[in-house]
Amino acid sequence: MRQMSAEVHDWLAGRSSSADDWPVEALVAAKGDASVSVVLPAHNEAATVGVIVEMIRETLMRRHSLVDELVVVDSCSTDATAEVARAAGARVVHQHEVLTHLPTLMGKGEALWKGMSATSGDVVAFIDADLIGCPPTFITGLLGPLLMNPKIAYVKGFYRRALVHEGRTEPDGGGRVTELVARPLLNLYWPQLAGFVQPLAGEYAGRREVLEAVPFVAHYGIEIGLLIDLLELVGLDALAQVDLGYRQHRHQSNEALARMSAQIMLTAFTRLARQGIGEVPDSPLLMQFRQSAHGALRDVVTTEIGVPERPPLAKVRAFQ
Ligand SMILES: O=c1ccn([C@@H]2O[C@H](COP(=O)(O)OP(=O)(O)O[C@H]3O[C@H](CO)[C@@H](O)[C@H](O)[C@H]3O)[C@@H](O)[C@H]2O)c(=O)[nH]1
Ligand SMILES: O=C(O)[C@H](O)COP(=O)(O)O
Repeated sequence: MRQMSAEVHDWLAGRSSSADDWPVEALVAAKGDASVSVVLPAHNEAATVGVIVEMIRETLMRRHSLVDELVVVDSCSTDATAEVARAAGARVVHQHEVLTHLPTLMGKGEALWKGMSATSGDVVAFIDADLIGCPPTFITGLLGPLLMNPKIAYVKGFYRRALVHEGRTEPDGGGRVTELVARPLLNLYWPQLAGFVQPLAGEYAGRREVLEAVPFVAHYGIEIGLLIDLLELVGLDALAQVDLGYRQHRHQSNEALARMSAQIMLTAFTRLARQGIGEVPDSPLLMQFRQSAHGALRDVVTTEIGVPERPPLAKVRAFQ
């Protein structure tokens, strides 16, 4: 049987760690003059964002002085996300109120890019705001390799992830897009990245100078786009992953996940096209079917799948 490549084997051994390997006291001591920003992208996350903000404020800012800046990017929410986040102690910026001279874009990647632009820490950590339970180790784990090893530029979280459906929990059933789309794509075309346990994890951190040097895909292609572009920019040895334990979040419907999958595929195809492999379809449509209220006929839902992207933030700053 063919085994994994020696490069991936060595990377897994040398660049995977556990959050417990990075005690907060050691990180505070290693941090020195560096500053750390945490950015939470949030679209309608009033139910979960407050608890995450309170934990970061209380444990990582007040008690340990590890995090210097905490920003929630309100990504066009229609619920009380902004109010809840502010009441819990975060600075809240609205996605469309940052870099207002640029045309607006929607999506998660856009929220991250705007959040990065609205902060100044030398190290930036991104944490999804829909997490159900976020212990401090989610953040200390991500910061550990960056603060303790100057060779590391970008750290991705991984975890066990459950699928909770109709009251039933499948302990390792989560990450459907990861397993059915992202992992096969990465293994086929970027086998160097095959060692990432959760390539789509929304919890990751990086050095600002590196994050500002790559483009940000506006929508859900952001995670796969960052991995591929950072591999090219800094090489595998500067990437790491940390076991954060267990993660639970709000699940999306299969219909929504299919749109996410199409964005991820298109982001990957854009990268392949840049390497001269294949072509990217122009404004493709995703046609989906919904059971109609009138029996056998199904309602058709069409969505345009676009993956607009922001240029490296450093270029925008230089232009300004
Ligand atoms: O337009 C948007 C959409 C989402 N979000 C926020 O982004 C985070 C993750 O979004 P979510 O819809 O919960 O994504 P998941 O279904 O959890 O998707 C997984 O896979 C995505 C694609 O790689 C990643 O972006 C996610 O972080 C990862 O958890 C949450 O805080 C959202 O509120 C925004 O800020 N703006
Ligand atoms: O990361 C993923 O694969 C998608 O967000 C879907 O996750 P879920 O299957 O846990 O909802």
